[in-house]
Amino acid sequence: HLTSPIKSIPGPFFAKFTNVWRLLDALGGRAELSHQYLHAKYGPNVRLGPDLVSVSDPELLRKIYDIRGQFTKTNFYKVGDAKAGNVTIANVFSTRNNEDHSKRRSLLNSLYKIGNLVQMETRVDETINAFFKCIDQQFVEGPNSDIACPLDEWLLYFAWDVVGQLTFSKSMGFLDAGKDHSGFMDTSDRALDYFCVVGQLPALDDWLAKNPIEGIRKKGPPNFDAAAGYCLEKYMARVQGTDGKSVKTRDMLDDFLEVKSKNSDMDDFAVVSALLVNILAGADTTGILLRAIVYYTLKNPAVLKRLQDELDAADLTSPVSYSAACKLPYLDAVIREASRIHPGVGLLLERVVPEGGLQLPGSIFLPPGIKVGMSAWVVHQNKAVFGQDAASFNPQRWLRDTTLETEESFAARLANMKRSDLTFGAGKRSCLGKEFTLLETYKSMASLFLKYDMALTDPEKEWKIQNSWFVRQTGLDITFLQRRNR
Ligand code: HEM
Repeated sequence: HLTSPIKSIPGPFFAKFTNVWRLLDALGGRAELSHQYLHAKYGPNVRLGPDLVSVSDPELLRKIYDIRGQFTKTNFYKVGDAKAGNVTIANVFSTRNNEDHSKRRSLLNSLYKIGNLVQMETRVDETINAFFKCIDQQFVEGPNSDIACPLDEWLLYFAWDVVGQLTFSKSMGFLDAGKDHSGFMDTSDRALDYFCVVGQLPALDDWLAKNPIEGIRKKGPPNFDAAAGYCLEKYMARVQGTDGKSVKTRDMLDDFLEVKSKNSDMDDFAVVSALLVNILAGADTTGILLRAIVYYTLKNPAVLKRLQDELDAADLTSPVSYSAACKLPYLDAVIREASRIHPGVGLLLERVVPEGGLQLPGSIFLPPGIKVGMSAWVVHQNKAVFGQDAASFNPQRWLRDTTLETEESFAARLANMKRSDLTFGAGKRSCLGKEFTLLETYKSMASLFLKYDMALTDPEKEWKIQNSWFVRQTGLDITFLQRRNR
């Protein structure tokens, strides 16, 4: 510590000497709160490990997460690699190599653009209808209609089923079953618990998940073998024509196969890996955003009223189309605000400082090789950017205050907030699936609030949060009522 080039940066005492401090912090399950607390105490630069600095100045965001990817991902991400036999296999999310990343991402990029995804919109409609049917039968009309709906679970079933529909033209069957029928959700949670904690000391992963001795590996941490097997099965069935899908409708597996037919870099393995990324990165994250929207809206009756007034005035039918939903300014503000106050990813997005180093405010210099990162949970609390009430849920901040703001001053304030939004990461490694999530979020939330009156069963009760990289919530108990005339 005494000779470290970052010894002047403040932080918890033990963090200066060992990464065990942050491993224990992650293990506690609320690291996002520790990060907020430490930045409030020490200022914009906090040392979280012998060679790791957390920074919070939004001005640094475009520099660290630039479009060329000069700050490469740290070894934290190698825990996200898979191991098959003795080979370690990276994916588009976990790869640390800039060229390898460009190659992988360029094969996939255009498939995740909204223009491609809206062509599959009817699949999302089908899933919304299936979701509402379950809600109606179990929580609105049936003999159990007076029991509370654990909506945290149902929103997750919905999000997983949408991923199945868009990826394979087939729901994953969670809504039908009304439970985690395959254990996928539980495995995904356990694997993320592991990723989040062991990622703080990635060398541990070499002894656990990546141990050369297969016996140890097998007994080791939860892995995605079952989900990978599922994707492989779907892939084989499609290629062999036994999955019963009509050729007329298109899905992302068709897209991946088309890329494969034109590009030798997209081999069988890359197709299965792309399918797996959809399942693992696309369902939990969206479920978390949907929960945050419902929870914060119901906690704030004035927001709920204004949202439903907007929906009622818009002459919509359920399921609401994407093109209609994304034209609703208040819905847009609610979605942005929910993702600002509860970002789905709750740790630093760690990067390695490249050659040339990084100059921080306060004449601090980070030399090449030091790890640096920002957390959305910290950046989104910046009062200079988001306002003095940054700690509260207030969708209005995303709209113009016509009594106080000119068009120009609002445009500047809005652009500044958007520039400082780290919900989906930023730059070259920003989220591949952002538009995938937005398609399903705008549609489902517009449809849900249009169709139902909902209330938190116990309005005083807080939900429970577990930060395992994804910041998942439980305890969203809802009482449902059908809205009149809907
Ligand atoms: C609310 C929903 C979502 C949130 C909040 C979210 C958040 C993020 C964030 C913060 C990153 C950057 C991670 C980093 O820099 O370490 C990221 C990357 C990524 N996300 Fe998402 N994500 C969401 C939905 C999705 C969906 C639906 C998919 C796919 C179907 C997806 C696939 C990916 C992939 C592949 C990457 C890695 C991109 C790269 O390194 O080039 N995400 N996401």
